[in-house]
Amino acid sequence: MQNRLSELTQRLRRISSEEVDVSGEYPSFLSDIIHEGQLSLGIDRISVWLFDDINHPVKLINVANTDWPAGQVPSHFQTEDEEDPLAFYPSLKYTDFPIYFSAISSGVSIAANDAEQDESTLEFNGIYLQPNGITTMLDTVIFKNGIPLGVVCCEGRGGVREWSETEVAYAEMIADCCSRRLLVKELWQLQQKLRLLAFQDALTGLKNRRYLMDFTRREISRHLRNGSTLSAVMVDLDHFKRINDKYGHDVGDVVLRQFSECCLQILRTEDCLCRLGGEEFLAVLPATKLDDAATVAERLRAAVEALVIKHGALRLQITASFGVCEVELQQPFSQSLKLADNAVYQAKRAGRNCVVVV
Ligand SMILES: Nc1nc2c(ncn2[C@@H]2O[C@H](COP(=O)(O)OP(=O)(O)OP(=O)(O)O)[C@@H](O)[C@H]2O)c(=O)[nH]1
Repeated sequence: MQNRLSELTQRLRRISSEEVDVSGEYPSFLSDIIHEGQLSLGIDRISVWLFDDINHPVKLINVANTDWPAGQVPSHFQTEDEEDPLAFYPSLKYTDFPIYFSAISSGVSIAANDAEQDESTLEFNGIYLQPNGITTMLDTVIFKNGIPLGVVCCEGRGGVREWSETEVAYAEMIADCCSRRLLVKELWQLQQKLRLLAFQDALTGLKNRRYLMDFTRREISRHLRNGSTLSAVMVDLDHFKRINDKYGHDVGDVVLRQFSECCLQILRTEDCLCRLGGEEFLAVLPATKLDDAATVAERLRAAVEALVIKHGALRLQITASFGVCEVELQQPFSQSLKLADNAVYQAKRAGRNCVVVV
């Protein structure tokens, strides 16, 4: 039996160490582990449940289940809710199953040979066991930093089952493999956040210069391929130094943020507005001819002029100068930046609050 366990454990460890796509929902990236466990234990189903809040659990949410179609989320659980993507997943409330929650929270595995009689699972009688046809359960805790994060439930439907120590040890291994996979998912999510931050201007939330360079590289090659025009609008706030000097840097920051929001409302989602630095911004407009870019710039200018910046009781109005150019697809992008910068310089010389097209 010991040999059999080490063989099965080895298989499970190998499977769970394989690289999987963790960008999707829970069922997809836990699927291989629980299906392997189901097969090895010869059990009817395995489900994975996670606490909604690791420190103050109120609910256990069923995030994966071998009953669901091959690692997919059943369609009636799917939600567009970004705040709570698990809103429609099945869940169990602490208040309905206090004994079971306490048992799981203590971190000890539950081998309920007869689930209807075992003291840790008997409160499932009527509500969970019979509707799901479950008669025997082997539940092992998923840990994170030594704290219970959730539980792997191995559930049998064919009557009472005597769980051996070997099977308990194997089920604990399934929980450990899930724990590791969940950690990989967490690291991936952190990496995504860092990537976003690396391309974002911290003050305004707009894209930064690093993103702009990446974006323009891709857009230039796309526009070269399909022969369309890429345009750029550079914007520089007028007499911004006076605002900082008169009201302070904090108010200057508020101005930069409200100005950015105002511009974003005018631009299309496929346009890229980035903060080059200080009070200087650049909008890159894909598939836009110079005339049309000039119209967009004029629309932006008018919107900025009409914008009333609100900060407490303070009401402020600003203007900006605009330089518009067509991006030279055959030249390095720095050339187009120089062109746009030169146009802004001309707008400043022409009295500010105007658009110059070059
Ligand atoms: N509040 C705030 N101010 C900034 C930030 N970055 C740059 N500035 C300020 O922006 C001002 C830019 O001043 P100038 O380059 O003289 O330009 P300006 O006053 O807008 O004058 P013109 O462009 O000629 O109309 C300086 O006072 C900078 O300190 C920032 O992140 N927050």
